[in-house]
Amino acid sequence: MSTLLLVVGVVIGVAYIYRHVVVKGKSCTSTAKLHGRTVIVTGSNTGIGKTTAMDLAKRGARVILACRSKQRGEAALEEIKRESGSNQVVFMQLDLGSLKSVRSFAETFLKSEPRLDILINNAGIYMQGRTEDGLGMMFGVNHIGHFLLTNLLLDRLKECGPSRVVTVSSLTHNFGNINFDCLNTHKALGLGTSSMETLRVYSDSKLCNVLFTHELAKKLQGSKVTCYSLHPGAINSELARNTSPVLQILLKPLTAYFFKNTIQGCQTTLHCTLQEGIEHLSGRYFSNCTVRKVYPKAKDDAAARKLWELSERLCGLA
Ligand SMILES: NC(=O)c1ccc[n+]([C@@H]2O[C@H](COP(=O)([O-])OP(=O)(O)OC[C@H]3O[C@@H](n4cnc5c(N)ncnc54)[C@H](O)[C@@H]3O)[C@@H](O)[C@H]2O)c1
Repeated sequence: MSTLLLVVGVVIGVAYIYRHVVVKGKSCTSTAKLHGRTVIVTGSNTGIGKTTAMDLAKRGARVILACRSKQRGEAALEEIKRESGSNQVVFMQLDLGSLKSVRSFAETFLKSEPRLDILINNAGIYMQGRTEDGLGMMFGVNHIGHFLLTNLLLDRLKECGPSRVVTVSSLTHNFGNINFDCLNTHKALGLGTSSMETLRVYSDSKLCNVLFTHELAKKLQGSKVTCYSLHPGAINSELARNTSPVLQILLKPLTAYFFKNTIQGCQTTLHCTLQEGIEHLSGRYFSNCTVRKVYPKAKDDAAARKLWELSERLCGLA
């Protein structure tokens, strides 16, 4: 009995320390104010995108909420305006799964907003299916949509430098691979695809985020624009909303206790967005507000260049 109590005590102690030390992680320490600066945050109606937008609005930035759903985007707009006390928050519709929508968003933005200081490519999806352009959903939304968006806005970012592009990737990029032979079709997963295959394709798309940032940094050399990719941590968000409902119910108590909340989860994004003195780290990958080493496949120059060229062709930019 006493051994059992000891084991239970140790387990509770370890869980407590894990939650309050490891899960909490580091916080962004920048006190930067952003009055007169304009920021776009994609996917900012929920999750860490919304808390990122909230933080930046409180710092005085003009924040563009680039969201797919008008209804949810406008609800987030009202909440952020109310809580931040800022009237410099704007909703603009953007569906990253549609190249037409990305072009239309960029056109509206460039016509109506004179500045762009920070672009945060935050939106992400963990779901099977195809985009309206016939690409695999995760590849299309997580990588291609952001690739086109960034390229369409790059001149404005350059005009407003020093400016930044921050792309939210994931630790899972370590499990990813880029298969150039069937990037286009193979990644469009249908119903009934195994959980492992879905995770693998999500990881591929997150490796694309890291390689995109690697190549972008090279293209931006000599400009005043820098770029960073990052892992935000494991977050108790809505990302897994399209996975099995049973699994979601079973995992809910664990994710609620052991995963970061969205305020903790947006700290590395804020660090990459705001921290002064990291400009020399352009193109690098961050986690827990710290620059990290990546495996060779995530900084492979040839693969990054090839992915860039393929992405240009898929977006009609080439
Ligand atoms: N949740 C985690 O544990 C975790 C871990 C590592 C990385 N990430 C990454 O963090 C980012 C934010 O995810 P989150 O955890 O806040 O999840 P979330 O699902 O709460 O937020 C994702 C946002 O992306 C938006 N989005 C999805 N498809 C879109 C589309 N086609 N067009 C425009 N917006 C679209 C959603 O509407 C939502 O606002 C994602 O890139 C995700 O891959 C999350």
